[in-house]
Amino acid sequence: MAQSLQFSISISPPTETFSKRIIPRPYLRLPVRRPIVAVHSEIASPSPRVLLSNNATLPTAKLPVLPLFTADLAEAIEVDRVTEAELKENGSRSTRRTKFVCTIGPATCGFDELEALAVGGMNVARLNMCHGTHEWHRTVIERVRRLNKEKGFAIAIMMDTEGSEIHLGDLGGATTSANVEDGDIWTFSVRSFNSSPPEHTISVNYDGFAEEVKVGDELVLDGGMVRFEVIEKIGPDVKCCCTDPGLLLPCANLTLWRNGRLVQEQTAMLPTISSEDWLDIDFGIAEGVDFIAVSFVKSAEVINHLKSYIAAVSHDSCVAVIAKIENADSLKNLEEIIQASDGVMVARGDLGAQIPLEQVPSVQEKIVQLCRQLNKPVIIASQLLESMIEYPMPTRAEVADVSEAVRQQTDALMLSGESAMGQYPEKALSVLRSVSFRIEKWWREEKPHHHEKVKFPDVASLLPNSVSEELCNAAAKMANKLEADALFVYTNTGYMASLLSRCRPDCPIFAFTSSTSVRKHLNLQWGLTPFCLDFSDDTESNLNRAFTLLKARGMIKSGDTIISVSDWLQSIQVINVP
Ligand SMILES: Nc1ncnc2c1ncn2[C@@H]1O[C@H](COP(=O)(O)OP(=O)(O)OP(=O)(O)O)[C@@H](O)[C@H]1O
Ligand SMILES: CC(=O)C(=O)O
Ligand SMILES: [K+]
Ligand SMILES: [Mg+2]
Repeated sequence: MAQSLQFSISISPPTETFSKRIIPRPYLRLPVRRPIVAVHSEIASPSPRVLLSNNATLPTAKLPVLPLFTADLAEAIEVDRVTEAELKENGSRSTRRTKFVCTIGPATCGFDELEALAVGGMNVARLNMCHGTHEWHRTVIERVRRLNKEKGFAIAIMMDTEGSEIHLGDLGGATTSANVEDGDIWTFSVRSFNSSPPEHTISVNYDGFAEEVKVGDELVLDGGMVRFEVIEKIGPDVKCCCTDPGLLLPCANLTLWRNGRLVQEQTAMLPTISSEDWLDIDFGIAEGVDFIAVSFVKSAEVINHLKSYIAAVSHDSCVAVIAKIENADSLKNLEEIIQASDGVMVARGDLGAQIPLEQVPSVQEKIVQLCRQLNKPVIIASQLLESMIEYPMPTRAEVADVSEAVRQQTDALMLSGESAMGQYPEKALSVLRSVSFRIEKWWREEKPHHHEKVKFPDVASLLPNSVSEELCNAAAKMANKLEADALFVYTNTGYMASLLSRCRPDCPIFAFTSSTSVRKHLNLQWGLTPFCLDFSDDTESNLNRAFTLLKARGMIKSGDTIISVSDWLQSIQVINVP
C-alpha cells in the first residue's frame, strides 16, 4: 500500500547569506503545501539546513526548486480583508486612517454579528470586565480568533478592567430600574443583602461609604441621571432625599460632592486594580488579549506595576497597557501616566461625572495633543453615537462630535453601548466610517490646518531612536511634498511605524512586520495599514517582495510612488513601483 509522507519543515539555523539568497527569488518551493518564506536573519551560521520533522537535515542546496504560483504569493503576505477591499475600491490614498474599537455585548457576541462588525471596519474588539463571566468573554475571544483565521480579518482584542469606582448594586424591591421623584427617600446601605434589598433601599459597593459621607453631601448617580442629598446616617445605612429626579439604574456609578466640590478622599482609598481585576488580568493574559485597558488610573505607578507583572508572568509578553483617563487624579498626573502606558483612552463617560461636563471637550483635545507629542495612540470613547442605541440615525450633534474627534486626528474612536447592547450596532459603525472618510478627506484636501503650526517636540532620548525619529519626520514630509501614494515601513517592534503615524502624513502608511502581535498593536494607530510579512535585512529584496505581493493583490500598481524606511537601514528610499 502506498504511504503518504508528511514533512513539517523549519529552516535552522537561519543565516544572512541564506535569507539574501532565497528572498529575492520567490521560486523556491518544497513538495509541501507552503513555500518557505519564514527566514529570519538575526542568527548567523555558515551552513543553512532544512530540518525535517523526523529530525533529519537536508542541506538547502539540495532543495527542489519550483516556480511559485500567484496564489502562493498572495498567501505569503497577510493583511486584513477590509483594508484590502478598501484599497482595491478606493485606491491607496483613500483608505481610512481613523481606527475603530467596538465594545462587544449581548447585541454583538454572536459569530455573525461579530463578522458584520468586522466587515464594517472594527479594528479592535473591546471586552468590558464589568459585565459577563469569564466563560462569556472566552467564547467571544474564540469567535474573534475564528473570524481572523477563517475569514481573513486581523481584529485585536482589548480587555477593559472593572476598576474600583463606587457604584450601586441591585435596586430594592427586585426592580430593574426606578423612576425616582423629587423628595423620594431612598436608603443607601453598605450592608450585604442575601437576596435583593428591601424596597427603596440600594446597596453601595464601597465599605467605607457610610463612615465617610456627611449630612448635606450630594450623591450624583451616573454623572447626573439622579441626585440625592444625604439627610441622615444610621449605622451602615445612609438616608437620602432625591433633589433632582430621574431614572435610577442598578450598577449606577456614584460620586460624592461636598460644598460643590467632588470628594476625592473616598476613591483615594480604593485600589486602581482590585483583587477581582487581578483575576481578570490573569484571565486576559492567559487568553492572549492584545490590550489591557486599566480603568480609573490615578498615577503612572499602577501602569508600571502592571507592565512589570505582565513581563514577569508571560515571557513573550505581547500585552499592551492602555491607561483610561476618567477621573480627576488621572488629569493631575496626565503626562507621567501617558509616558508610562502604551496608549490612552479618553473615557468620557466617567470623566464627565468627575469633572464639570463643559470641561470635557477641552480636556479631550489636550489629551489627544499630548498623546501625539509623546507618540502614544489615543482612543476617544463614550457616547459618540449614544442615541443610536435606540434609533437608526445619529443626531446632528453626535455627527459633529465624531467629526471633531476625527479632525483632532485621534488614533481611534470607540463604540460602547451602541455596539454592546444597542439596536443598530452595524449602522453606528457605518456612521463612524462615513464621517471618518469625509473628514479625513476634507483635512487632506482643504488643508484647514495649513496655518496651524503644531510643534511636536522630540520623543526619542537615545541616539538611534533620534535618528529614526528624524528619518520618519523627513520621510513623512517628503511623502506630502511629492504626493506619494504610500509610505512603506519595515518594522520589527512597531516603533518606526508609530513615528510615521505620529506625523499624520497625507498618504497611508503600509507597515510590514513579521510579528503577529506587533501587527495587532498597530491596529490602534492612525493611518497604519499593518501587514504580516517575513522579511530579511536586504532592503532591495524586501521592497521587491512587497511590490510583487501587493501588486498580485491589486493593492498597489506600477508607477505608484513609494517612500520607504526601515528599522535597521538609516536611509529614505523613493521608488516608483516597477
Ligand atoms: N459583556 C456585556 N454584557 C452585557 N452588557 C454589556 C456588556 N458590555 C457592555 N454592556 C452594556 O453596554 C453598556 C455600555 O458598555 P460599556 O462597556 O461601554 O460601559 P461603560 O460604562 O461606558 O464603560 P465602563 O464600565 O468601562 O465605564 C453597559 O452599560 C452595559 O449595559
Ligand atoms: C469607557 C469608559 O470607561 C468611560 O467612558 O467611562
Ligand atoms: K470597565
Ligand atoms: Mg469608565
